[in-house]
Amino acid sequence: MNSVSVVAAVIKNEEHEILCALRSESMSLPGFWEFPGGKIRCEETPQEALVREIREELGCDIEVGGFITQASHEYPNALIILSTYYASIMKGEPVAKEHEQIVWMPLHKLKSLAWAPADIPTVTLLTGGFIE
Ligand SMILES: Nc1nc2c([nH]c(=O)n2[C@H]2C[C@H](O)[C@@H](COP(=O)(O)OP(=O)(O)OP(=O)(O)O)O2)c(=O)[nH]1
Repeated sequence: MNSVSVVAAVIKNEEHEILCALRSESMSLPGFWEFPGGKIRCEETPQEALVREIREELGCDIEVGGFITQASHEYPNALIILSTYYASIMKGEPVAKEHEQIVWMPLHKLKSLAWAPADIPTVTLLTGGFIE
């Protein structure tokens, strides 16, 4: 099985809400929520990939902060290795260019969404109070 390295951003606003993105019918895993991001190209660092993906998907510029966690999940067609990082918006307002919708969610409501399986460890860490 091929393994794919993916990077995703936990973007917080001033109200401490987190930006959550719903995968659309034209994407794999439609109907699942994720942290925005995408596949890391071979010439990129995870941080560079994240800046590029967020520009493409949300049309805004971010600054990448600290690493949160890495989790692997075996989907039917690939092993996804997902690394998550904190990020803040430096320029622009996020707009759903590829996703079905994006929402700002308070931490205590994150668990009410149907997350892509690889995202569950990040959601657990964020909502367990281990990292703020
Ligand atoms: N971006 C992102 N992908 C995730 C997350 N969790 C998770 O399982 N995935 C999976 C879904 C996809 O199988 C894969 C990422 O693919 P993608 O379609 O978002 O990446 P991409 O934009 O670079 O892909 P492509 O369409 O250009 O090939 O990782 C997540 O939180 N964020």
